[in-house]
Amino acid sequence: MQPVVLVTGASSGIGSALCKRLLREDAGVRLCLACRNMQKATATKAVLLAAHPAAQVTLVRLDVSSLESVLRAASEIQRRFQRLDYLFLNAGIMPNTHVSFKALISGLFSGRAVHMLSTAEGLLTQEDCITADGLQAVFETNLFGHFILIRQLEPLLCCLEKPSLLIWTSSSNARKSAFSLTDYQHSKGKESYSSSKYATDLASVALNKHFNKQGLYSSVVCPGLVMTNLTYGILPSFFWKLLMPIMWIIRFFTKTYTLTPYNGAEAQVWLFKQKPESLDALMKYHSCTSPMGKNCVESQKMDVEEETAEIFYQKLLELEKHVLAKLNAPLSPK
Ligand SMILES: NC(=O)C1=CN([C@@H]2O[C@H](COP(=O)(O)OP(=O)(O)OC[C@H]3O[C@@H](n4cnc5c(N)ncnc54)[C@H](OP(=O)(O)O)[C@@H]3O)[C@@H](O)[C@H]2O)C=CC1
Ligand SMILES: CC(C)CCC[C@@H](C)[C@H]1CC[C@H]2C3=C(CC[C@]12C)[C@@]1(C)CCC(=O)[C@@H](C)[C@@H]1CC3
Repeated sequence: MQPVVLVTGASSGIGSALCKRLLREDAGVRLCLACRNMQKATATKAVLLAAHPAAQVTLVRLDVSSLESVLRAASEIQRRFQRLDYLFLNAGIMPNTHVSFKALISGLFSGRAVHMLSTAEGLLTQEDCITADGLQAVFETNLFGHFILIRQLEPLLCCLEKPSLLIWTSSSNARKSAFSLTDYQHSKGKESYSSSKYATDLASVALNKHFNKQGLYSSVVCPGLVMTNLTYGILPSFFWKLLMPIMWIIRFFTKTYTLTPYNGAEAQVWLFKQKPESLDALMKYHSCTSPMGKNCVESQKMDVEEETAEIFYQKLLELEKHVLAKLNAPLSPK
């Protein structure tokens, strides 16, 4: 039986490159692109089919920042498929981002310049907003909408005979100090992106603890710095044009400047080829690119305590109960 693969945020950037690469790995995969914008999704599907005319590619409308949309998409997916082998939790936002040029300039002359340029530590702040569900938008999009999707799709994901794998797109911008268990939606701070990506790392660790015995595994990837709509949104386009040659030079100092969506998807494609049971729950898998453009995957231990991951998981379950009750929806599908 050909594997069924669902990719959220497949309409552009890393998600779209991932879909192309998955079909190149195995033209038989049954790909489902879960996207909020059906026009963009249809265009991506057409590109995929142009390269692989016999491929099985379907679309499902999914806006991870709307719980109603997540519930609707989950029941549609359950109607179409009997199981899911890989679920790529890739959709994400980094809205209204400001760069601290003061921190950038002083960082460039410090001993931590390479670290700063690969993690953006101390460089970025975001203005977040509230969704129609009453949640912080970055938290709901990057983490919670995906968490509800997983919970709703449990019957398709949990099978002892054939394990399934969740693959979260995290970031090297994920930072413990940006995250707080008492304000896990990051309503009070200005680093909602860092916080949400640290939250995905915690969620992945806790999901492994709770679901491995049911045949469901979870992993985290870091694509590196990739030029996509998300990054182009940080600075005006003429700035990026000026910076591009410098970015290629930075590649001589760090492997994390993967720059193209194709390169950024390296770790996701690598995980697709691994046995879920063989992966380490506490590792993060990084896409890396050499100055000459050669790709590889490197693993690094996450800065996560299992106890914190468990407390956070319990908070997510509480929030799930609360929001589903508000929507009059059952906790898990029949
Ligand atoms: N670019 C980078 O340097 C890095 C990116 N990442 C992560 O990679 C992931 C992909 O981002 P990237 O490819 O760079 O950026 P893009 O903006 O190109 O892609 C983001 C994707 O997520 C989708 N999306 C956004 N919000 C929602 C929503 N509410 N519901 C459904 N889909 C949504 C977008 O849809 P639409 O096309 O409709 O806008 C798009 O397909 C994100 O999680 C990002 O945080 C991590 C590290 C580095
Ligand atoms: C001299 C430099 C080329 C100037 C670029 C300054 C900044 C705009 C970039 C420096 C580090 C970059 C970075 C990201 C965005 C652009 C920078 C802040 C990310 C935050 C993009 C999204 C991610 O998830 C991270 C992994 C990136 C980390 C590095």
